[in-house]
Amino acid sequence: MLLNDKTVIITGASRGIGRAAALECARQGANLVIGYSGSESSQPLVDELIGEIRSLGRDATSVGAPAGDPNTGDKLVDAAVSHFGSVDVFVNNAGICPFHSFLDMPRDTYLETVNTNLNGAYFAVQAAANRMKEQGNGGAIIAVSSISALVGGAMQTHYTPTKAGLLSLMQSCAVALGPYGIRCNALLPGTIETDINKDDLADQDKRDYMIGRTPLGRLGRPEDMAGPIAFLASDMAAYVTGASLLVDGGMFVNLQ
Ligand SMILES: NC(=O)C1=CN([C@@H]2O[C@H](COP(=O)(O)OP(=O)(O)OC[C@H]3O[C@@H](n4cnc5c(N)ncnc54)[C@H](OP(=O)(O)O)[C@@H]3O)[C@@H](O)[C@H]2O)C=CC1
Ligand SMILES: C[C@H](O)[C@@H]1OC(=O)[C@H](O)[C@@H]1O
Repeated sequence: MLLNDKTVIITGASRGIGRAAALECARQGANLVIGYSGSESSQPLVDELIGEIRSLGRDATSVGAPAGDPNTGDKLVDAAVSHFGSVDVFVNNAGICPFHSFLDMPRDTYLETVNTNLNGAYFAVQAAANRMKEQGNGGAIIAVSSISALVGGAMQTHYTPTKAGLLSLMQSCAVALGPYGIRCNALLPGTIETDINKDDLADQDKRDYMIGRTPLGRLGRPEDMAGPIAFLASDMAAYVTGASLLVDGGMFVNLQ
């Protein structure tokens, strides 16, 4: 097992990529702190996930708090320490992408996206890193960035800068935290079918276009991200830091 007895915090783990990553980390021997927004509608999903993790022989607890709140990182770290005694891995995954055109982008939509995806991540990464430094055993931090850190989208002008920001944050943190043995890497998913793009991909033409751009011939599944996240979290990646791992079925390199 890659993560035996490690404590892994994953934000945005009630659904989608975060949930699949949480289950894989549990299969690999980790105990989990499940971050989510705190919304009532997600509570049953979180309870069910904790049940699944326990049935795998591992333990989990949850923290429902807005990712954009600068105090949320401290709450996640406190939960990890009080339940499991340490923080070994922090996966910053929570994110939103409310598709909208640029010229009439509502200020609130822009600000909420940047706060949720990037500003909160900064303080959460800082909280996890301080705890890891205090423990003195190193650690692994992974930010779920995106292929969208590298390319644009007309309906994602508020979103793509947050993903480029997360990639850059991991690069700078790799430099800042390397001396403490804390590795920092970015995962760049392609298009993965989850709730975040349910409406967008309901448009059959858009869906066919995205599949057509993907050499492997299908959209990604949350489970496709779980192995790469567990790998970056584990000692298999002991010399990997400041890296970005693009997991997109080949979409990015498919120019013509
Ligand atoms: N799907 C894709 O194609 C891609 C996704 N990504 C990135 O992957 C990450 C996960 O996305 P994905 O799994 O697709 O999306 P989902 O919509 O399936 O899951 C989003 C998760 O983030 C949580 N979340 C949303 N808003 C907040 C908030 N304000 N505070 C705390 N938690 C919040 C949700 O919790 P709750 O249930 O409480 O709302 C949920 O757990 C995102 O950062 C996204 O940008 C990157 C590239 C491609
Ligand atoms: C939400 C989108 O479908 C998804 O988000 C990303 O980061 C990818 O680039 C996809 O566009």
